[in-house]
Amino acid sequence: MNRDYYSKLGGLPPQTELLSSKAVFTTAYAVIPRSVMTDIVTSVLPHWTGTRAWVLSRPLSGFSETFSQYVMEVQPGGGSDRPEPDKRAEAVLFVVEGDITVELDGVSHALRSGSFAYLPAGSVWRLKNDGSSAAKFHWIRKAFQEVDGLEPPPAIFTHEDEHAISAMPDTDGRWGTTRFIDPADVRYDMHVNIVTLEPGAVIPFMETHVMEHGLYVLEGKAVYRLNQDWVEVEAGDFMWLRSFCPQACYAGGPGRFRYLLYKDVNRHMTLW
Ligand SMILES: NC(=O)N[C@H](N)C(=O)O
Repeated sequence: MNRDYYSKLGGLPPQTELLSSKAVFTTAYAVIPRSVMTDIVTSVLPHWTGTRAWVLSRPLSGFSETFSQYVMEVQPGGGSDRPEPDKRAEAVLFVVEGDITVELDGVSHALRSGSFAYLPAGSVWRLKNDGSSAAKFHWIRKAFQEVDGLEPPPAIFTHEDEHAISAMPDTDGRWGTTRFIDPADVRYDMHVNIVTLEPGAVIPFMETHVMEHGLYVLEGKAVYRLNQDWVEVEAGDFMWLRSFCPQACYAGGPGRFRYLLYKDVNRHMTLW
């Protein structure tokens, strides 16, 4: 195996080099930097064609983690007629590159970079890349927690351009959140938002809460506080935060720092 072979696979370093990497896995959080999302760590999934996936998070311990998150890369002509094998799984899709078509209950929806889709558990959907270049999207899956007396939540198809950024209180708009799902709508048990910090803005206290997070950096760079550590992150990096992992950050500039944020919401805690 020579260097060209590895560079085709996505750039494993030659044996004469030792890469220092910021990948971290702890009991409270994990950091998967974009530099380690190479071709050799992809998965292929049943009933998907022309597609590979980077699995960024999954339930590990069997009781406390709520979600899995994949980056899906679909080549032109690729996709799936049977994307989701688990009827309990609801999904959020968020497109970061290229165009895809999602068909839900016989209706086609064109999604482009910045498009968001919420697909209720048990829905019948298909996905195709009809374009001429590869498409990339996040696929965040969670087992929906039904509530007696509540209607199941409807599907949502929207785009980030259709939502204003809501400023967090007392921040002069320097820290804001784009919400695709109304936080007061308790039918939904997961949110995927975009958090935006202007250059130099901060999350000024150690947020510590039961909601778990998947956090994918869309733009810019920052120093993120995770439990007792400060970690430098930039566009393309992923962080997984377990429930109660203390968190804060400084946005480094020169541009905005933006990330896609998963959180589980609006449900009682299971009592053992
Ligand atoms: N780390 C974060 O951005 N957390 C959010 N403020 C949140 O939990 O909504």
